[in-house]
Amino acid sequence: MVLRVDHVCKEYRGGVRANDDISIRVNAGQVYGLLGHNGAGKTTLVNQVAGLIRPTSGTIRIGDGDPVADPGFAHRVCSVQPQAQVPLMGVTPRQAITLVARIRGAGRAEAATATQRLLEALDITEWADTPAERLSGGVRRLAAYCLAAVRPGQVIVLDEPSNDVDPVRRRLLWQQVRSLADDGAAVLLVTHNLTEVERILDRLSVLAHGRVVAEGTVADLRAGAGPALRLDVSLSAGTEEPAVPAFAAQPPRRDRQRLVYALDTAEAVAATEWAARMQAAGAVEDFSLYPMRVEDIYLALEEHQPATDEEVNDVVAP
Ligand SMILES: Nc1ncnc2c1ncn2[C@@H]1O[C@H](COP(=O)(O)OP(=O)(O)OP(=O)(O)O)[C@@H](O)[C@H]1O
Repeated sequence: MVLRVDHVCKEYRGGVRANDDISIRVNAGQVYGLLGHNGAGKTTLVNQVAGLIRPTSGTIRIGDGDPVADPGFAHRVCSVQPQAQVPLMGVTPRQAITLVARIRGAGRAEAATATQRLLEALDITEWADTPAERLSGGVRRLAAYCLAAVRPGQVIVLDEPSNDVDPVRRRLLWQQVRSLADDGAAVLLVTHNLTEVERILDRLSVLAHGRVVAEGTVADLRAGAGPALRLDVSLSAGTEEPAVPAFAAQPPRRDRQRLVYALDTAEAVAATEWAARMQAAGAVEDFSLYPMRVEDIYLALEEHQPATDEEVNDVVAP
């Protein structure tokens, strides 16, 4: 076990309870996802792991070390890509990444090779020697990822590493994140890109209002989330929502003209035929049937959460 977080609470000055009794475990070789709404407490949690802020109560251990009592230890064993853009100034990505590799103990040739390998893997060699002030937001973000990944510690914290990154390079990024864990690191990944990261996660927690509201492998969360399939239907403009069809396990989730029905695998044919008939009649623009995704589980959990911290306080107040 590389990382153990036990009953961690963090209350900021002013009384905001950003983490409320959080316990998680992350092993070497795992990518552990932290999901949750804006303000759920994800960044607060990972910054405590990285020794950047102190918990109000609870314990954190990385191996046998204590990143709270000894932030210097945390800084040595954790590699962090912060949520905010890294203020790279006066250097090129290649210079900055090579320098970090050297500071972390790589020899000159090793640092140069590792830097080149990362730049190529993320397809950003074109900007490797461009002064950082002239980089686009996405390339800057990828360069910041390289700073964390070039000679990583045992624990790697990546706080929304894909913000501003284009879809093709996001795919490359997720492959790299997966290989960091495959090489033996424990990776804590904060992201809102649920569908994209689903395949690379070993376990995940969903946080809401500072608490863990779901935890496990993707398969665990799927098993606890009801019917296995989803039918996504886009209604044609002006079409009323149809009566709930017999194949649907419950009323659909609605997002403007888009309806998402939950259904059991046995209902797949009935659902597809219904949607095709609706499309032929002009009521439906397009539709797709797919296995339940982490995003569906997440949205279902969100629907059952109180909307605000005040409502949480109402719920937990005696
Ligand atoms: N330094 C601070 N002082 C006071 N409150 C803070 C501070 N930092 C964060 N908060 C509050 O703590 C709560 C959790 O914030 P945090 O940044 O950890 O959430 P998050 O899940 O990372 O959100 P996002 O997805 O928007 O980045 C929020 O209510 C936030 O406003």
